[in-house]
Amino acid sequence: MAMDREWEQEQKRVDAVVRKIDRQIEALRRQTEGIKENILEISRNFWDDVTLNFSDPHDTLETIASINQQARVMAERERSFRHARRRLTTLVRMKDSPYFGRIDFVEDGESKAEAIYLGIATVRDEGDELPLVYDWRAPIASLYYEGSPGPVRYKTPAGEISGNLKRKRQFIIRDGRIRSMFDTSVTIGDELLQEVLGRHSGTQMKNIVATIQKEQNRIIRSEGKRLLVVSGAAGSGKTSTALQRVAWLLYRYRKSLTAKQVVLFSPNPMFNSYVSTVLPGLGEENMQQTTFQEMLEHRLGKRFRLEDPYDQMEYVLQGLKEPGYEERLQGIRFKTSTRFMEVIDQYLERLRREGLIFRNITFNDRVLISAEEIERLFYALDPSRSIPGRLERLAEQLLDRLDELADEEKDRPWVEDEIELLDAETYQRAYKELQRQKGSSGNCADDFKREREWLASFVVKERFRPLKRSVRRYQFVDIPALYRRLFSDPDFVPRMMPNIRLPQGWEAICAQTAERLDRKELAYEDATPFLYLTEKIEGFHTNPHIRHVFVDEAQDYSPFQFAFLKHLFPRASMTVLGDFNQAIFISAESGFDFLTGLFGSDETDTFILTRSYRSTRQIVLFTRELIEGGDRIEPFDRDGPKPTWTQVEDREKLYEKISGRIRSLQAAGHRTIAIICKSGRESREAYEGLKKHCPALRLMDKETASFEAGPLVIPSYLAKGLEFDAVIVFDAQEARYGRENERKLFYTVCTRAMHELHLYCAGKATPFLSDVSPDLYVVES
Ligand SMILES: Nc1ncnc2c1ncn2[C@@H]1O[C@H](COP(=O)(O)OP(=O)(O)OP(=O)(O)O)[C@@H](O)[C@H]1O
Repeated sequence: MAMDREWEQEQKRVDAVVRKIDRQIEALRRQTEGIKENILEISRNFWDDVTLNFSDPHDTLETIASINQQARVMAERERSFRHARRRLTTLVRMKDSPYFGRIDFVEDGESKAEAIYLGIATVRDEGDELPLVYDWRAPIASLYYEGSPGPVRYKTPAGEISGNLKRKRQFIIRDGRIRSMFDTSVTIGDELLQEVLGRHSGTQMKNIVATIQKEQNRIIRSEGKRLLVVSGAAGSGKTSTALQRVAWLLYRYRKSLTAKQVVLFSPNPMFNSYVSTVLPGLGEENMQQTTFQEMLEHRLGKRFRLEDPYDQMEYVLQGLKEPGYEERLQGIRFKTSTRFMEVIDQYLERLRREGLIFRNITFNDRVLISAEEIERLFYALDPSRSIPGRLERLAEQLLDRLDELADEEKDRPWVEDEIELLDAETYQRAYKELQRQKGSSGNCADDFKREREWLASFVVKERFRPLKRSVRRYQFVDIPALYRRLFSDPDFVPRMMPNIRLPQGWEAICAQTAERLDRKELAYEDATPFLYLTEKIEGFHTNPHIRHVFVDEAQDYSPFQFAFLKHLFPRASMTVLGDFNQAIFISAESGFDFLTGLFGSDETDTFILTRSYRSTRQIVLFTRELIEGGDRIEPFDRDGPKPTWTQVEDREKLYEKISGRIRSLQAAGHRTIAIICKSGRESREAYEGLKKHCPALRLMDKETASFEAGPLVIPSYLAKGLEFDAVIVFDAQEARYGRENERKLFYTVCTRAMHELHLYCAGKATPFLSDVSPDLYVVES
């Protein structure tokens, strides 16, 4: 009875808040309309409001200043428009569900408890001191996520506040009606989590603000250290936590941090699109999103055919029988380690004194400045200066030298030939220029000679332009040859570093690498070291603008890549999230310990998440037996059917069985159904075989930018970080998932399932299945 009355009162409050939100929406709509009109008006009258006057330098400067001023006004208006529109979207969302939690808190020294309601953003009523709804990121909201009724304290930027927590209440409000309401004591109620996790998955990730768990909250609000390392089980909410943390940082540092200063490195473009709606859904602008590969491509340009990580992965998965396979794997391990970074650093140290390789600067098949001459000039410069510093100076000298050479070039016969070929417009320009000079000097002697001179310098200047551009870009330094030298002679590295521990098969690794470089190909494992060498020689193109870097699926990054990211973003803090049980790329490391070396232990905080939220208890119990130490993973208590295992005799039967399963999964209401294959090649085969039974099927490959609901075939490495209502493992046979390094891949694949997991096999079963107790899955025929 008492609860009924409370429910009624709470509903009344919801109604009142919704009415106020409604009024604010109306006001904001009018305001955005006004701003929009204003922007249109400014753009219509843009050129009327500036006076264009370029008659003398002073007027030109004034004109530019006035254009800039107008552009600034416009940019400012557009900013407020975007801001108002974001707020409007948030309010519309809050009208439907204004808040999800309430805490009653008596601050020490006060006598009355304050009821604090929490939602995705703050809502204030004019004149009232306390907000009607507090933003979930406000310091006091920590009590909701972490506190238990009784004495509590929470941190604010101004210091700690203590008091007594009287109550913690959760709501599910939809369409402005309270659907459920319950008081919780310690954790954020399992009821709500059950409800949220039991839903069918979508094609976009959802925010978790209403149900953030205590251990996740600590990560989200962690402050003070340069590096935060989160290692967590599959489905423990690492990505979710990372995204809520971005939102929290943007709130906490709203005066100094913008979304453009935060970058998230994701495993692939599809994952980028999967997570891209979380922040806008919380009323924040999205952070920058990229992949490591995108960054490499941007920086390395078109110098090489760059292998991408998926092709490397395909090779690792499929190339077993190819000659040199083991050596390539050894090479990958070595080149991705910081040991190899030390080799390059040592090499750079040597290059400061000797050995930089230069290219001739040639013109019309003639050497204008020889590589030897350039080398002599370089090493004649002050040796205490850095390589990039000396190169900058050298480039200036070379440009001056080219100017001199251009002057000498004017009398060569080719210049005469090219003058003959010039178009009428150029002759006209030469004529005008001479007229102008005549006007100022009054001297008209020997017009013909002067015109010829003007045209000759014009021709030479034009032809020297690309040459000068290449000098400005330091193309006279032969970086590919410098990198190649590390592998040209297998004794080169050990001679330089006698104590170095080289991988087995070093000679073969050297031969493979040199050969590949000669084909103008850069293997994925060579790309970061090559870029590092380039940047160290040419000067590091750092990005000091970025203040926070997030790296998700961090187990797939090498120590070398992390060290590179640190160089690239010198002013950024980092949040790194990963799970070594899902490490699907070849790496020298088996844990995140090496990361401590990045900023030192004083600047590093480590968190571990062991509770898995994505999958049903039955799926977690099954998957955790596939890996060592899996018993530390705690399933969230949500029930579903046990995973199934179906053995079939051949491929045809496999297609038939799987398509039958797809149909029954669809009939059960599952929206996202993934048939996960090991490689891209296998995915294409599976797609071809299944398509005739299941026309709605879609094939995902590395070019696919996003996915839609429905059944889809996807290779294991693209399914990283994603989740599906149901997962069908295409062919779990020993030939695919048999070697130890395939165990983690198999685990990753199986842990993508939220509600149902079905494994099929058309051959000898994967040995990993024998690690799982038979009572944890059902064998079907
Ligand atoms: N506190 C929470 N409340 C509600 N849902 C949650 C919570 N934490 C995690 N989840 C859900 O669990 C699922 C897994 O989360 P997420 O993808 O962030 O995990 P992950 O650790 O990054 O997984 P993986 O490493 O396997 O890719 C998602 O559906 C997410 O919404």
